[in-house]
Amino acid sequence: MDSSVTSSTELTATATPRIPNPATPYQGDIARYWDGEARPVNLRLGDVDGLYHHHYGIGAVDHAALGDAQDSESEKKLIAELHRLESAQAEFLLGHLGDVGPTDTLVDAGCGRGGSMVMANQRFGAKVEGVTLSAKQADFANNRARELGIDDQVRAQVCNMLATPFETGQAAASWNNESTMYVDLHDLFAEHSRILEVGGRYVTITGCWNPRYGQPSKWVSQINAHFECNIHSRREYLRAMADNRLVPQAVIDLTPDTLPYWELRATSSLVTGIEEAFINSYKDGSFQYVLIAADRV
Ligand SMILES: C[S@@+](CC[C@H](N)C(=O)[O-])C[C@H]1O[C@@H](n2cnc3c(N)ncnc32)[C@H](O)[C@@H]1O
Ligand SMILES: CC(C)=CCC/C(C)=C/COP(=O)(O)OP(=O)(O)O
Ligand SMILES: [Mg+2]
Repeated sequence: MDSSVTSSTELTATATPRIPNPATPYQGDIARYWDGEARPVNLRLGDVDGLYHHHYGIGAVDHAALGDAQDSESEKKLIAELHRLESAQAEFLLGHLGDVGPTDTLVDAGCGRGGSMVMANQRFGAKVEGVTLSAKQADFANNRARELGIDDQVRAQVCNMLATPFETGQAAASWNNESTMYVDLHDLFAEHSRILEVGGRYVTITGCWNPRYGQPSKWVSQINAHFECNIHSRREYLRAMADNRLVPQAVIDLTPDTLPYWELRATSSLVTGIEEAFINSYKDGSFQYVLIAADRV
């Protein structure tokens, strides 16, 4: 037997399974990506109040909160303001989940470090189940829940959102916050439709390419390459929902509301290099930031 083959097999068999059975090689890549992610723009914003987000912000910039003076406090104020806008985005999503009560179960598909899950629990008192491909993110979210004393109500699991362990009809509401661009939308909405009770609510906030532009622009392609994702068109969302018993109740174009966040972020020391692609694609109309809320019928 070729010894190089033997040693490579042994290594695989004995290594700690950081990515338990990814459904596809792509999902293995995405799990590794998020296991290794530690960008200051995410950690330093999360440190402001312990809510760690991996999504972007909406709403007007509070220039009074930023202050005029360029001093040692300026960067701190800028970080707090960017974080406030990201939390405002999550509140806006949660505000479209409908009538949720403490006896309900909610599902966060692609939960990241769990900031939206904590906010949902604080807002509704409901049980919140999250799934992510990344073991590091799930550990992080579960540690935060433990620190907050809500680990009996908020839990993250390492799991593929296209094949979750949840029971049919178990969820009163479910959402994707900037996590739909990693999966096939028909497969995704089939799974949400399965786990949602009839009359339940599904909400996503996402970036999508605009069919009116024609095809994905070079900026959209740049965002895909930057995050190893695959941004869908607005048309694909509506079609895949219709095919899976999800009837849109609201489609809100948040593009004008997210631009101030990006323009502020572009002035910060925490820039990552992707700011120009978001700003240019939002401005040339090729890319849109949208909320879609749908009823499971
Ligand atoms: C941009 S982050 C968003 C995190 C979170 N929703 C938030 O708003 O902070 C994308 C997330 O999607 C997750 N994800 C991507 N593909 C997934 C899949 N097939 N199953 C579960 N999670 C997935 C990643 O692990 C990551 O947590
Ligand atoms: C709207 C689109 C297309 C989103 C792509 C998904 C994504 C990576 C979101 C933000 O994550 P992050 O908070 O980790 O990114 P960043 O480090 O840029 O803040
Ligand atoms: Mg971020």
